[in-house]
Amino acid sequence: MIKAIVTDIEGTTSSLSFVKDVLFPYARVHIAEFVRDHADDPEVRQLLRDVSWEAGKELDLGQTIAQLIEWIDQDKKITPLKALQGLIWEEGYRKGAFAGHIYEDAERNLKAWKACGLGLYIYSSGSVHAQKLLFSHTDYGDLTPWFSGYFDTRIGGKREVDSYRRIADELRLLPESLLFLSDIKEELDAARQAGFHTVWLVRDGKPDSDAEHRQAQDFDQIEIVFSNDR
Ligand SMILES: CSCCC(=O)C(=O)COP(=O)(O)O
Ligand SMILES: [Mg+2]
Repeated sequence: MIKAIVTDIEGTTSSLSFVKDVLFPYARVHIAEFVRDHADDPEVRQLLRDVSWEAGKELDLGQTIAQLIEWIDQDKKITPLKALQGLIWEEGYRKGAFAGHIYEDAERNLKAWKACGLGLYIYSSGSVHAQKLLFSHTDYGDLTPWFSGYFDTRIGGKREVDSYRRIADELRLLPESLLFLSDIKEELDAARQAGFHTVWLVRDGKPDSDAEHRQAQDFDQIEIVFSNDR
């Protein structure tokens, strides 16, 4: 049945606390300096224009920085913010300020699933650049060779059904041969409406007996029904 797995990061492969207490504060502390230092780099210049566009009004540099900090505080999944965060985290990983957190059960099962021939993909609100940084700087080493592709909010929001349809189209796989893993019910609802199989990671809580999605407290509890023709 299942040919490939698409997984979320925060709360799924990696701890909520790593993202909320390490990555986000690091970006918040460094964003003003980063934006001022790189405002003339073509990539950053375009992202700053995109911030104005998302805000719906022309912003000067100071207003842009204030807007970005407000979005960080509200945990907004706005594409130019996520792209800028990735660029800032790059420096943090390079300096050894932190390593990408991956749960041990996630590392072990992703490795096993890859060895069984399953395709592995990431879908996170963090930019593709940020995703690759996280998986290439883990305590287990560089895990990026296990992944065949990455998706971020450029394909659409994680609570939108069309995003999952687009992912299936890009992978040239039927939705019913794809399994989506996440800790967020609304993301799982959207994936399931697109035809994906779903597993809800409930790492900190008790499984909910009324939930419509299969649930797992860690990756060891995820059962995969393999396709014969992969
Ligand atoms: C790529 S790690 C940072 C994750 C992030 O920025 C974020 O907003 C969490 O999003 P997710 O979709 O992984 O829950
Ligand atoms: Mg998540």
